[in-house]
Amino acid sequence: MTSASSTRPLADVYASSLSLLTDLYQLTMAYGYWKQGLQDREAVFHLYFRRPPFEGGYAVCAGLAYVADWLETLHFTEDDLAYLGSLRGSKGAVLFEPGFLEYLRQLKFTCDVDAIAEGTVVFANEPLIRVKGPLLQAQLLETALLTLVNFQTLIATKAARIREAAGPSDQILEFGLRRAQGIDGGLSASRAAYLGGADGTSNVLAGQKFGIPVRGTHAHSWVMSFEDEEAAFAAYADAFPDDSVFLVDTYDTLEGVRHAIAVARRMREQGHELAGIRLDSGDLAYLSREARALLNEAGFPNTRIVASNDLDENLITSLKLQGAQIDTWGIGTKLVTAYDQPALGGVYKLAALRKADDSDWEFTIKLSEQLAKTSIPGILQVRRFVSEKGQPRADMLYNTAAPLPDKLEIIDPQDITRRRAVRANSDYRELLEPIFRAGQRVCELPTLEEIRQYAQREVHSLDPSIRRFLNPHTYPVGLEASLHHFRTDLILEKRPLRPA
Ligand SMILES: Nc1ncnc2c1ncn2[C@@H]1O[C@H](COP(=O)(O)OP(=O)(O)OP(=O)(O)O)[C@@H](O)[C@H]1O
Ligand SMILES: O=P(O)(O)OC[C@H]1O[C@H](OP(=O)(O)OP(=O)(O)O)[C@H](O)[C@@H]1O
Ligand SMILES: O=C(O)c1cccnc1
Repeated sequence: MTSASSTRPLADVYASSLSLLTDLYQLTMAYGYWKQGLQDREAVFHLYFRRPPFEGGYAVCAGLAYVADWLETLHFTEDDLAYLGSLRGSKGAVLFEPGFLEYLRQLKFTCDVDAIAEGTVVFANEPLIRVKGPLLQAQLLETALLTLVNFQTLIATKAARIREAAGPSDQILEFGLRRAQGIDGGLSASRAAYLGGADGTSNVLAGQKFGIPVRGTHAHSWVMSFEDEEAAFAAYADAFPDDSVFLVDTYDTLEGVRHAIAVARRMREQGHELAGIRLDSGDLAYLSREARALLNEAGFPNTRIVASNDLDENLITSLKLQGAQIDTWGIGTKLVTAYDQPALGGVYKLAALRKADDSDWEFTIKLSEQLAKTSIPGILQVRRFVSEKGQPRADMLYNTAAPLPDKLEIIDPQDITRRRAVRANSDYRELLEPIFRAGQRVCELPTLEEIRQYAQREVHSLDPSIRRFLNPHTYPVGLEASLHHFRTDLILEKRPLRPA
């Protein structure tokens, strides 16, 4: 497996069963449901986040390819079952009885799963994934789905912000593996960074597994391994005459640029062009302007200037304002660790249960002292209304299990005074699409390259006021009015009237 078209990213990387990639409580609840005979009661869960990351106005949805792969390969191997059978509670009693292990051995995934396509811009409270199926199974998925979606969505969003700052024509190279949070923190970050807007990665395993273009320069140690800097550059050019980017700041940056130019002249005599130089310390605005002037004067206007050193979208914005002459951004730590917000707080909440007599749905709600944390009941769909030019205007969450009124009104769940009437005949698209039906994959997922291009179109379709970093405009996401009223009634029903 070597290409970006892989639809088995998890199995390709880890090879074995990942069914135990979960919190213990999913399995203890599963056991409890099984003991109570509740395992097959039909349930609906939604996966969503409550606030876009980085105090931004949007997120770029990512991780679905991993989710689909995880679900498709979900089964308990003999090793998994032996391990579960060995688990003991605090008093030494066996946690899971043999009958339950046998149940897990026979378990076949039979849920319906709908999801928003990777690369789509998404907002708070919107289900990115909806799972409908037997309670035991649907519950069992929670942790894996969250870990797979939260991280990649976070990193794809960070990459989209970095792309926003760098502009459409600069190159963005992801250099994060050395500072990433472990192996998968590096590998899935490289995937998500590319999906969100990076052009390449230094992570060779990510190149092999996902087909991401691999790129790089050289380290200071290369320069330090030679008698002098010019000799080091010449030796590198000898190895890679058409792909040399010299790191010029080991001793003195502008002297380094002069040494690079001297070697570039000799390369040109041999019919080769110096691809670029890299700045990795000092005042990147000043040094890049000086370097550009030196390169241009020497006849190397096409030699690229790469910058690295703790960069992120804010520094890139600042450097551009300072007139920096940088056309390639090498970004590591702050991209792959999502430095300023290291986790997306996506959650997975039960929203509907089939009534005990199997007749109809009973909608469920999790209350909270904070309205923002109170869940949304229903079997939800997200309808995105778009302008004639395809620009998103507002998103409406509605309950597919209830009839939609003719006149649609959207109410902000945080502020019921913020309402919008939907114009008749507005164009829209439904964001949640079928991925599994009765446990079977019913769609082909796009390649990583296709997702990346789609993500760029998605981000660009947003108004700049939503894309900006500082105090972005809040994109309107609301509940369809009858869902809002139903939810309010349910909150009132569940919340006891306290004595004053
Ligand atoms: N013109 C600039 N405006 C704002 N920040 C800058 C500018 N130039 C560089 N920076 C940032 O300032 C921070 C400090 O850079 P500087 O090179 O002084 O220190 P350093 O990281 O300790 O260097 P070294 O890599 O040599 O240890 C880095 O995050 C760098 O990206
Ligand atoms: O700064 P980041 O965005 O994480 O980008 C990756 C960094 O990794 C490399 O150096 P490293 O940090 O290992 O050493 P250095 O600081 O001495 O250059 C490279 O030179 C970059 O500076
Ligand atoms: O190729 C590079 O220049 C590179 C790779 C990883 C980290 N920093 C820089």
